[in-house]
Amino acid sequence: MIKLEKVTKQYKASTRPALSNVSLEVGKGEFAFLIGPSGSGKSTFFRMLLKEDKPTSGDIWVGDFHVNTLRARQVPKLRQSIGCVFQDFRLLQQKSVAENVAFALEVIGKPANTINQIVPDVLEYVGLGGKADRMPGELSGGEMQRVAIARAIVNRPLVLLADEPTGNLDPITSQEIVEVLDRVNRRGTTVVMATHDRQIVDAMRRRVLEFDNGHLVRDDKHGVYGIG
Ligand SMILES: Nc1ncnc2c1ncn2[C@@H]1O[C@H](COP(=O)(O)OP(=O)(O)OP(=O)(O)O)[C@@H](O)[C@H]1O
Repeated sequence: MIKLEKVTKQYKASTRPALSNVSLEVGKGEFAFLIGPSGSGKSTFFRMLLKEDKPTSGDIWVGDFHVNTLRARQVPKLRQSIGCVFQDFRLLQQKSVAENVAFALEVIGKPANTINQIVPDVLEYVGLGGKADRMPGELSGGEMQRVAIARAIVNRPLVLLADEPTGNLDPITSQEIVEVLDRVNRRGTTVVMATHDRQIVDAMRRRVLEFDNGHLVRDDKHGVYGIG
């Protein structure tokens, strides 16, 4: 589903590559944690998958998209097949819970009657049944992240990228959010989650990809966060 072959990203402003000769594959339906210290290349990896930035060398595939040779007019299609969740939720503050999720479908031209059918289902799925009319300011952090996940999956993407989705949440809420991501994964969506949360990685025992200084230094099938 995701494949990198000898990908290097050298930013002009930087002395060392943000990604250095990285080759990896994440299969359809896999759940992988992406770990590594700050600045090790995790966000750069996500940006490459979304074609928000291009590699200096190497090849990238997401599903059937050969990302690095993709034409500009196909980039929206690539991005529609990748759901994204972030540490800071990024909800539209002036829209209700349901409107935030609906908006993701409106921008890709889904008809109103389809939207009205799908949105309540996906809210129920992430545990927000009954909260459709709340505004983001009336939600807890965990609830905001559930809205963000609903918005990211409502279009049934092939891949869900989560960049430190529990970074602003307490341990119990973090665990609940990971359970939602796990459920999304079990439904067939490939999930890659960048995290610094040792507890979660150790509890889940899923694939662990570790970056250090732009290098892929570890790839464990049922990994833990690491020693020390
Ligand atoms: N636009 C840019 N221009 C120059 N250097 C950059 C740019 N973006 C990232 N870098 C550098 O690339 C390296 C990797 O950064 P990246 O943001 O991918 O790390 P990260 O693992 O996501 O870190 P964090 O855990 O803090 O989010 C860092 O040395 C960073 O300074």
